[in-house]
Amino acid sequence: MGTHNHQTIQPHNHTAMTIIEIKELFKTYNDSEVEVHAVNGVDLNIEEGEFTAIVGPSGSGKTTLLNMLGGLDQPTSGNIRIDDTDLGKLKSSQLIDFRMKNIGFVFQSYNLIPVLTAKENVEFVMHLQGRPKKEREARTMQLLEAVGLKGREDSRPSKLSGGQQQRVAVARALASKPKFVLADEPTANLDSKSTENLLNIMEELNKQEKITFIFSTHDQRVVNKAHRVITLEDGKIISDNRKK
Ligand SMILES: Nc1ncnc2c1ncn2[C@@H]1O[C@H](COP(=O)(O)OP(=O)(O)OP(=O)(O)O)[C@@H](O)[C@H]1O
Repeated sequence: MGTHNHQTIQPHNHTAMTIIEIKELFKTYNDSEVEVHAVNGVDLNIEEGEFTAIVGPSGSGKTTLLNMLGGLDQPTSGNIRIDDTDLGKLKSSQLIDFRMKNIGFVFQSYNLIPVLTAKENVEFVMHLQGRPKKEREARTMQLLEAVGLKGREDSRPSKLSGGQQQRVAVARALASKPKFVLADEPTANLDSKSTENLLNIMEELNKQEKITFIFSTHDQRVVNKAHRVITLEDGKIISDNRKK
């Protein structure tokens, strides 16, 4: 005690900006005779550029939390603020628009549109947003290259491996330069080589483009890569550790 450490101001994250603020969040299901408190009083801030894994046993509320964060599901009570926007205050049409502009999604089952090529899948949201063709194409090619799929732009999902499809999904999630990406069990269907590959790509995008990633996962390899690990149990945060 009393060494030079004593009064040192922690440099950690001193320039980081909070982009997500979750306050007293609850989600209760009443479908059956028993009430299920899927998310049971969560307070959480996510800072720009974080690479966070949310872990916990099956049924601990990971997907429910992610879905509320992505505006795919309504909280029973509580508050989610993304930058200056209170999600709960948006009308449904505004929410759709907000989601498209600000949040990228990666799902366990890739969810690509089967009749569209890799390139068309990545371009799709930009198309809906009415972005100019030149801009769409440039961004798409840049992203497909970043995820190691240069040369496969015109392949349909059925011609790609699971790992390649998930890389298209990551490129798609980033297409409209979202504030953050939510990835629900992104490696659940991938072998270890594809998992490693995907994680390296996401880590690189996190570093280079400062993309904030939030994963829900059971996968130890994802946990090992994450810079922050949040553990849920029975809908509550029981630990929250930053590694780097
Ligand atoms: N639509 C629903 N209706 C009723 N209960 C639900 C519904 N969705 C989730 N639950 C319940 O909420 C709790 C949390 O589920 P959730 O899917 O969020 O957990 P999870 O941690 O993502 O689980 P897993 O790791 O298995 O995906 C569980 O008890 C689940 O049964």
